[in-house]
Amino acid sequence: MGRMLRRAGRCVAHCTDGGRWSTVRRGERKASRIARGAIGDLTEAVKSAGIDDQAEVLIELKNVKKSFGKKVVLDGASFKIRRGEAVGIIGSSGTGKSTVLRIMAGLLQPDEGEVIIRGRPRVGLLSDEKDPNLKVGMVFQSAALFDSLTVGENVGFKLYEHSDLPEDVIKGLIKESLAQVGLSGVEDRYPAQLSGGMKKRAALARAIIKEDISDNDDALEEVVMYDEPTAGLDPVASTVVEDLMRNLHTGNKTAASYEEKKGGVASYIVVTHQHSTIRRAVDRLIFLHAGKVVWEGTSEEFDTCEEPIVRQFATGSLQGPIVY
Ligand SMILES: Nc1ncnc2c1ncn2[C@@H]1O[C@H](COP(=O)(O)OP(=O)(O)OP(=O)(O)O)[C@@H](O)[C@H]1O
Repeated sequence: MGRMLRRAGRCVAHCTDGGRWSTVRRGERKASRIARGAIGDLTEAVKSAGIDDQAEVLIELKNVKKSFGKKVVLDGASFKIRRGEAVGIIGSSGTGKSTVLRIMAGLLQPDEGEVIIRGRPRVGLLSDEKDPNLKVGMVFQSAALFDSLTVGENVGFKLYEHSDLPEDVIKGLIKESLAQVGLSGVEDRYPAQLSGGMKKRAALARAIIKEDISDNDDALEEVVMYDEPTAGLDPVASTVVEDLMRNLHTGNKTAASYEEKKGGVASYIVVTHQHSTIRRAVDRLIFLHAGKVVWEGTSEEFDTCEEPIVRQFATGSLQGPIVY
C-alpha cells in the first residue's frame, strides 16, 4: 500500500485522477456516481467555433452504446474532440452526460462502439493501458477529495502513490499546481476547511499536477474532463472556476500559439447545466438526447438554434419533445 493510501481509507473503489488509477473511499465513489445529458453539421460546428478542423482528433467516439441493466443510456453516440477545443456536453438530466464523460476518460467501457484516442482504439479501461498516448484528468462534481488527507496530500496523491519522486520535489509540484489555480498556501489545510469553490479548484490542481519534471517536449498532452464544475457555486465563484478552465487551456484563443504554451491542457470537455459556464468557458456544444448526439454548435448558435429539443432546453419550457 502506498504512501498516502493507508491514510486515505481502506474502503476502496477504483477511480482516476489525472489519468492514473488511484483509490477513493466508497463514500467518494458514491458522490462521484451521483454527480451525474446530429442534426448539425459537425465540421461546420467545429469551424464556426474557431477550431481548426484539421487539428488532430484527440478523442473520437464512434457509435457508442451503453446500458445499465435494461436502461439504454447511450444508443449510438458519435462525436470528435479536436486539439484546442473547449467543448460542453449538455442535455437533460439522466441523458448520459456523465456516462459519456466516464467512457471518454476510460473509467467505463462501452457495450458497443469504439473509443479512439489519437487514432488508436482504446481496448479496455484507462487502467489497462500500458502505453497511454494521452493524459486524461478528471474533475468530479463532488471534487472527490480525501477528507483524511491534507489539501497538499490530495493534490500530490498520484505522485506519492505512483512515482518515485522525492518528497521535496513532490511538495514543489504541489505548490506549483496550487498556485496555478490560485490556492497558494492551503497545502496544510484539510478539505473540510475549504469552501465549495476552493474544493473544486483543489480537485483541478490535482488533475493538472505535472508528472514529468524533465521539461520533456514529448510529455503527453492532457485533456481535462470536468463534471459539472460550477454546480452549487455562487455566480462569482463560478466565474473564477470558468476563467480558470480557460486559463489552463493551451487551446485558448487568446494564446499566441499552441506551440508557445505547449504542456498545459490541450482540450477540455465539460458537462454542465449552467448557462454561465456554457457562455464563458465553452466554444462548442454537444447536445445529448435519448442516447444520441442530436445537435452540435457554438454557444452563440445555441441561443438561436431552431431545433425543438435544443429550444425547449434553452428556454426551460415544459412544452416540447423533452418529457419528464
Ligand atoms: N453505474 C451505474 N449503474 C446503474 N445506472 C447508472 C450508472 N451510472 C449511470 N446510471 C444511470 O444512467 C443514466 C444516465 O446517467 P448519467 O449520470 O450519465 O446522466 P446525466 O445526463 O449526467 O444526468 P444529470 O444531468 O442528472 O447529472 C441515469 O438513469 C443513471 O441512473
